[in-house]
Amino acid sequence: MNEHPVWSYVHRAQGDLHALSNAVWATPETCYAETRSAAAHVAELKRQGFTVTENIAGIPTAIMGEAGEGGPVIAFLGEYDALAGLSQIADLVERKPMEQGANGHGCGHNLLGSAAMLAAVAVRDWLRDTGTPGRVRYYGCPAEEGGAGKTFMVRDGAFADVDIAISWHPHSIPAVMLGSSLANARVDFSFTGRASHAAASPHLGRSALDAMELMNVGVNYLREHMPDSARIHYAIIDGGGISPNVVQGETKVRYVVRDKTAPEMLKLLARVRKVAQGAALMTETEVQDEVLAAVSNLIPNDPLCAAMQRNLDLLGPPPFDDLDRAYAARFQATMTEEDIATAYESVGMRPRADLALPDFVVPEGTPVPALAGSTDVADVSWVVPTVQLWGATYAIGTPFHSWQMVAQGKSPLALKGMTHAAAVMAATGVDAILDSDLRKRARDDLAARVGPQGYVCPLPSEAEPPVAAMAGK
Ligand SMILES: Nc1ccc(C(=O)N[C@@H](CCC(=O)O)C(=O)O)cc1
Repeated sequence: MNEHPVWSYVHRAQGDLHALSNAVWATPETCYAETRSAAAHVAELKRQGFTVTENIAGIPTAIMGEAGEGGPVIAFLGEYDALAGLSQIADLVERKPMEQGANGHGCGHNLLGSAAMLAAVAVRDWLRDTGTPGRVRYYGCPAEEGGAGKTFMVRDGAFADVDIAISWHPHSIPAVMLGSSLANARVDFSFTGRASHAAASPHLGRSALDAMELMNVGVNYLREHMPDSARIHYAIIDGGGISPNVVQGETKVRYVVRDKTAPEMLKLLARVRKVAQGAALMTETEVQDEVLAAVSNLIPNDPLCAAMQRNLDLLGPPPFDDLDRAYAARFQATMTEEDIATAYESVGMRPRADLALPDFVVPEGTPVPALAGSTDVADVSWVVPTVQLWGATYAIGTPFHSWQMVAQGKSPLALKGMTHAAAVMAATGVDAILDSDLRKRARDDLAARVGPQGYVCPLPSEAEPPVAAMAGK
C-alpha cells in the first residue's frame, strides 16, 4: 500500500481528536461566543503538549498552539463555531431539534477544528521522531460564520511568521479547493426617527421602520443593476418593536454585500449606503452604519494545490464500509435531486445518482469552481500561501447549513472523513517542511497573484472584533 510517513501518526492520534469533535458537536456555540468550544481546544492542545497562546487579537475565543523547534512554520487552521436554530438529534433521519431554537453544527466546524488539530498533532509527532527542524501550529479561529475572526487575526499580525497555511472544509466529495471565494462585508444600518402615538399624533412621528423598509425596497431595485458576481442579502435585527400603534423610533437591519474582490465589494457597499441615505431622506430619519466584519476573496496557490492533490491521490477516498454507505443512503433519501447535483457541481463533476458516499477522489485537472460563498480563510491566503481540501464527511448532496449536516456530524462516517482530511493535510504539511523549493514556489505564486499593491485589509481601520455585537447571534 502507498503510504506517506506521517499517516501512521494520524491514525495513532485520531481517537483523542474524534472525542474533541464530538464534545464540540455537543456544545454548539455561535460567532464569538465559542467559549466552551475554544476551552476544549485549549485543554486538548495542552494535553498534547503544545504551547498555547490565548486571546489572539484581543478575541477571547481565538487561540493558537505551537510545537517543534526551528525550521519552517506550518499552520493548520481550525474553526469551531456553530449556527443558530439548527439544533438536531444526532443520527435521526428526520428534522427534530434536541432543543427547540438552539444552535447546531450545520457547517461541520466541530470536525473542521478537530481535524486541523489532528493534522498538527501528527506532524508534531513526526517532527519529534524524525528529529526534523520545523514548527507546527494549530490556530483555533472563531466566528467564521459572519464574524471574520481570521481577518481580525491577520490584521493583528497573528500569521506574520507563518510559511504555509493548510485547512479544509467538510463536504461530501474529496477534492482540492482550486477556486476563489467572494469578498464580503457585514454592515448594520441603524435608523433613528421619532416615536409617536400612531393614531393620536402620527404627524409628529418619523418612522424608522418606514425608512428600513424603503431601504430594503431600494436595494431590491439596485440588484437589477449590479454585477452578476455580486450578492446582497439582509436580516432584520430590530424591527422597532411589536406595537403597531407606536410609530417605530429605532430600527436596525444587517446587510451582507458580496462581490469577486474586496475593492469591487466596497464599491457596491458605497451604492448600498446611498440607498440607505435616500431612505432616510424620504422619511426624515437619520441613518448610521457600522461595518462589523469583512473578508477578502480567496487566493488559491497552484504549487500547494498540486502537492495536496498528490497526497489525495496517494491516499484515495476515505475507507467507508457498507454500514457507512447504508447510513448515508438513508440521509440521501431526504435530499432532492438538485441537492445531489449541486454537490457534484461544486467540485466540478457531472452529477450521478448511484452513490451515497464517494468511492473516488476528484481527479487532477477537474475544474473545481470558486466557492459560491465567502470565508475568512481568504484573508490568511493573502498573506500566507494557503491550501484547502474539501473533505468527505457526509452523504453526497447534504446541503450546507442543514439539519442533515448536524445529524451526521458525529457518525462513524463523519469521523472517518475527518481522519482522512487530517491525513491529506498532515502529508501536505510534512511535504512543505521537507521541500524548501515547494515553499519558495508557493511564496512566488502568492506574490505574483497579490501584485505590487499587496494585501489591503477590507475592514475599516476603526473596526474592532464585534465580540459583544455578535456574541450569541
Ligand atoms: N468552505 C466553505 C467556507 C465557507 C462557507 C460558508 O458558508 N461561509 C459563510 C460565511 C462567510 C462569511 O460571511 O464570512 C457564507 O458564505 O455565508 C462554506 C464553505
